[in-house]
Amino acid sequence: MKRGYQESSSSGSFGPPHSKFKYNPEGDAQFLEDDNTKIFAKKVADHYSARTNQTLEEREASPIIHLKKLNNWIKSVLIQLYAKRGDAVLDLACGKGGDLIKWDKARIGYYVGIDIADGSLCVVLAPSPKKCMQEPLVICGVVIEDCRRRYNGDADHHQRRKKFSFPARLICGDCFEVRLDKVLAEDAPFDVCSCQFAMHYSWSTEARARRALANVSALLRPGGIFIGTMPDANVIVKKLREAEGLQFGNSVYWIRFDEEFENKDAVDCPEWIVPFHVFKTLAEEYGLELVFVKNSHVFVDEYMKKPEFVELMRRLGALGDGKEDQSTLSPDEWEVAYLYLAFVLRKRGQPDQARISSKRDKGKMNLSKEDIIITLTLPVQIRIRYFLAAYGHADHPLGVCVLNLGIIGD
Ligand SMILES: C[S@@+](CC[C@H](N)C(=O)[O-])C[C@H]1O[C@@H](n2cnc3c(N)ncnc32)[C@H](O)[C@@H]1O
Repeated sequence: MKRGYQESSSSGSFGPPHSKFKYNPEGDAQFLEDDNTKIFAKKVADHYSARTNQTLEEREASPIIHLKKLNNWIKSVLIQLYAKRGDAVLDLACGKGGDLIKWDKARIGYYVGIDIADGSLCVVLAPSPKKCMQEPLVICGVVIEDCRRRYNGDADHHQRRKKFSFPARLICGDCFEVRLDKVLAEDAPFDVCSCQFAMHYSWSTEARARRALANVSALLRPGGIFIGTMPDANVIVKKLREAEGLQFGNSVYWIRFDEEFENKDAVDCPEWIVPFHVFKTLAEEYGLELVFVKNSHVFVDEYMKKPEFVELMRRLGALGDGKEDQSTLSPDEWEVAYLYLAFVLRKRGQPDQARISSKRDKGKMNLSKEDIIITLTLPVQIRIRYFLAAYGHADHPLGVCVLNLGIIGD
């Protein structure tokens, strides 16, 4: 499945495939293993890295500004419902740190953010030293670097703000591939894990989906909460069935299915999306029990019955400010909201009251570029060493190597 938003600043259409499934005759969804997984993960990273920062004016002029505000409201509600003062938070696929303010408002005590797209890195890797000049694999981007600058309160495209009240760590890596329980052994356990608008990127293979859930489960304390948002497979498949061809959308989005989806009526219909019932069953295997799942429309309906969240909606402005600003989501934006769901899972077990939440001495109140931890998967590490050997740098510790390579990447 490919999808896109029509935004002047975006790099155009993009389409990292979501999960790929076949339904067997019993109607159970099964993963299809895909050799291109690494390429897809890189495409995702490249896509987010390539997106340019917007000024406040550009952001406000976006045709989906109200949708963005609505999504921020949904994330804020989830955070306000489940994060408590002093909590240690793990933000998987944290992006440019768009949720930092929300976590600050919840007065959390510690924050670890991880994202695959890293701007401090510009590494040229090659499949072999020989091929390094012909087939470079470039890992570069701006996402984590933006997050670092935002956390530090540096002037960014929005505004300079006061410092955040919690220490933080940032990690660049593929959180659906790397064993985070090893990387974060000294930071765990976390009280809350969040994965906003990104969990579906883990569903390209069963191994990655399992790694994602194993990471969440291993790092959450018993009773800890996992909150997230992702595309709603039920809605997308329903829309595909109603569509004339393999593509549907409106003035602000489109979704296109690949040719192999052509025979829509067949039981044997591969999907690039996450069937939630499979997600739920898999999560249970990792001791994560469903608290709720709600389509965004239902979510808005329910939480707009609570005065505190109505007030939050007014402040965020998704539906205007209720006074002079009467602007609100267009019907087309509201239709896009319908394509997403919000979920909450809880790690099985009783919280151990006596246990100190987590060791926060790893976090800092100001992060330098060198503080960003880079976690690379084994094949990439091997390729870096291979590359370095060819240039006589084999003895360097990996971190230094990566920085050196950054110069080559420039
Ligand atoms: C739609 S953005 C959401 C960012 C942020 N969670 C938010 O809600 O603003 C998706 C993010 O997922 C990140 N991402 C995708 N695949 C990832 C992976 N395998 N590991 C870590 N981050 C990933 C992208 O780099 C991007 O920043």
